[in-house]
Amino acid sequence: MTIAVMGGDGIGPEVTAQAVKVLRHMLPNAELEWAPIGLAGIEARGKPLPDETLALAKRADAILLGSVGGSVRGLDEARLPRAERPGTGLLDLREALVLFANYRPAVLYPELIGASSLRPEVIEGLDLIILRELNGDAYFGEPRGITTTPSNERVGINTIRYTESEIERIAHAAFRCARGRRKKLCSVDKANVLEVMQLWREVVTRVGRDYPDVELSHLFIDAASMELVRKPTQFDVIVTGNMFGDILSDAAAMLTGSIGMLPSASLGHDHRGLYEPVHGTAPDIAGKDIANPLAAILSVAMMLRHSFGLEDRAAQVEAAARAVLAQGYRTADIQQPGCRLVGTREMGDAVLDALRSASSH
Ligand SMILES: NC(=O)C1=CN([C@@H]2O[C@H](COP(=O)(O)OP(=O)(O)OC[C@H]3O[C@@H](n4cnc5c(N)ncnc54)[C@H](O)[C@@H]3O)[C@@H](O)[C@H]2O)C=CC1
Ligand SMILES: CC(C)CC(=O)C(=O)O
Ligand SMILES: [Mg+2]
Repeated sequence: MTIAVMGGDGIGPEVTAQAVKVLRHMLPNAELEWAPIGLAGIEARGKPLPDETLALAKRADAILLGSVGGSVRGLDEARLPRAERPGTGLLDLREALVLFANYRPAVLYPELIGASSLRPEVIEGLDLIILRELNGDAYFGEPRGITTTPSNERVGINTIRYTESEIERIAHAAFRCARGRRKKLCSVDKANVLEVMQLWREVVTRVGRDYPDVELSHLFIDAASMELVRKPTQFDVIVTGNMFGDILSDAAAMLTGSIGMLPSASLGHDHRGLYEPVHGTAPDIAGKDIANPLAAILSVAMMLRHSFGLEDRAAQVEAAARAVLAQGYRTADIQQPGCRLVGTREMGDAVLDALRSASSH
């Protein structure tokens, strides 16, 4: 099997290197192939998703990705045209491989209960998945761009767009996901204001008739944000659009202690998925060996589970992550009094040691 490794930018390569150690341990016969994406793609090949990188992604059995982003030749990415932005490499990859379902589990490891931004009694037992639609919404909808009105005023446009079939496929994925868990699905939209979200709610409700064993509820995005921090343990699976999912999952990350704890899996119609931490390139801490690699390592667990059907090995990686937390290892983002502060590499080594000692028992 071939696994594409795309470290990307900032802390991406740092955390990916730790995930690769774990991957090699769990799948010693896998062939790993590296390719640049994002700013690294621009610097190596002149564009954020080089042709060779896309070709590798298409023939690989799975992709492990770090994160992409950063200023390009000193220019702020937020001011560059879409085609020149590092992040476009990732958007294009998700689109080209039709990876429409982005699973973002937010699980509170009991050892980190004191690292969460919320009180222990509010987050105890937290175990939810945000299922973010990944191929539509304002991130892809046309028309888009910055143009000039007839009265010579500049206008910025993006279009929130979802077809019925796009909503149907993510809804089916969400119901199936909930069916394998606690059978509760909350669909998050803004149907009280946006027509596209009226369609979203209607289609999700209709698809729900095929899953009578799953309890379906609906929340508007503003209220959902409130509920996520008021009583997060009420949620099992949350399904939502691309932009709301992007935002809600960063908020959910803080419930678990740090965004450095949140892995993700992006899947399409087959098992060939893209696995990446939810966080970005963290320029404020890049190059210092202090980023938390657990989100990247836990993304390897998701790869073992979803692309290769290796549930046991996935659980071993998750248990190893839990073991190092129980042993008191902490990167700076989850540091707590009395714990042992470690860097990125040391945390990766600790997980590897935990895996080795578990397999020798
Ligand atoms: N999937 C991706 O590749 C993503 C890329 N980005 C890009 O990343 C760049 C920075 O974006 P931000 O909004 O600052 O988001 P970010 O997720 O990179 O960082 C937000 C905060 O979380 C911290 N953080 C992130 N990951 C961490 C880790 N593993 N360990 C410890 N602390 C961690 C950072 O230090 C920062 O304080 C931008 O270029 C953005 O476009 C942002 C989000 C996702
Ligand atoms: C390129 C962005 C959409 C990345 C991001 O924020 C994410 O995937 O969470
Ligand atoms: Mg995001």
